[in-house]
Amino acid sequence: MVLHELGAKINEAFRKLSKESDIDEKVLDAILKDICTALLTSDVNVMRVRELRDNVKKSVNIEELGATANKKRVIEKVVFEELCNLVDPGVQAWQPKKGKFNVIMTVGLQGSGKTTTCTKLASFYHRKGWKIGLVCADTFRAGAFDQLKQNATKAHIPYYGSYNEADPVQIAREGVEKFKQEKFEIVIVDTSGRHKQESQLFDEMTQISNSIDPDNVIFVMDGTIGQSAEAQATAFKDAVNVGSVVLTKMDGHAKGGGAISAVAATKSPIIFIGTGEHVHDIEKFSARPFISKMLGMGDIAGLVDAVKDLRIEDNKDLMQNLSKGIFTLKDLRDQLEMIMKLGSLNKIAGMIPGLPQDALKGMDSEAGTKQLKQFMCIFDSMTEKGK
Ligand SMILES: Nc1nc2c(ncn2[C@@H]2O[C@H](COP(=O)(O)OP(=O)(O)OP(=O)(O)O)[C@@H](O)[C@H]2O)c(=O)[nH]1
Repeated sequence: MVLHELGAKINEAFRKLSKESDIDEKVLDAILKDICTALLTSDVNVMRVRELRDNVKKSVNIEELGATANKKRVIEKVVFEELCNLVDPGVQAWQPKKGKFNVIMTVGLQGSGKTTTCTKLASFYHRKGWKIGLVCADTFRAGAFDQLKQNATKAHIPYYGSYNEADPVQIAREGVEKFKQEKFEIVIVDTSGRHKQESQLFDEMTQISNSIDPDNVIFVMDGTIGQSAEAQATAFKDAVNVGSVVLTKMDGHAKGGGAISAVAATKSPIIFIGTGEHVHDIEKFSARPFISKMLGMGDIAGLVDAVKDLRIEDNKDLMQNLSKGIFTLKDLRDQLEMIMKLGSLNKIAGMIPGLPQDALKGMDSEAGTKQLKQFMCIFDSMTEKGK
């Protein structure tokens, strides 16, 4: 799970509180020291950590609380709120609008995960019932169009790109126009990256942005870059009108706290985090459920949302069988396929409240997924042979 180690360390600090018979200023300072050390180890910016510490100290007045108050609960609640503030810039995230043609453009450094994220986002909105298309305006990296084409085909998403046209502005314009004419609801334009923040990249981004006039510019940032996240996010925000952020490669990365907290400081909300290379390895981001999951408190609303996306009711055969009390081997296969669409077992487990952190740590979700895939292959080969 994302930042699992950080969550475990904060929980450990909370556990120490439970062992204290009398919580005084000294105990509070010791707990805060543990929490701040954990945040710094996860690469959270030192200024943000200091702010968090000062805010908790301001909000919790041990002497005023009196002897009868549940001081542990008060401290936990204040720390929880401050952790939420750390990752929440307090800005409403952009949402696509129904009945309108919504244009999204992605920007970011080379290898940050833009192309992968474009398909993940397209697949996410596709599952929610939006008519969505992808445009590859990356003419800088050879093979970029092939990569997008391959990903889009796998995810059943219509795409546009060109092997001949060298001008990314032209391709972006043509792609957006094509999907607009075809009455699509959302189009996502993938742009090229460079290995560092340089004027050529920013010029190209500005030209594309001016040409297609996106409703939302998404900055895709590699979540493993730690403390340098703030400078990078600010540079992109200053160059184009970045509206939101997607952090990639957050799959269990211990240093992810840097990107998460630094991005919030740039006042662009994180809307999704990438948690793997697979198309379904993307999680909607909002501060409270994220912190709640990190601390092992689960995210029931997120779990309900993910199950809703599976559209179980669309599988007419399964629904009919279930209503008659029949459950065939094919029904089992269909159900397992649906479970796999929810993402890794770790991700699902993280949404269940109260699951011990250790249980998540021991879970080999790769092996579990492999076994499910093997079962489906065996089943498919059996049915192909008419057995
Ligand atoms: N583990 C993990 N890997 C990811 C994630 N997102 C992307 N990647 C991997 O990161 C690598 C780079 O991803 P791309 O999507 O090609 O990056 P890009 O930003 O489009 O690259 P350029 O087009 O060269 O700028 C690929 O190997 C992806 O599979 C993620 O959330 N987790």
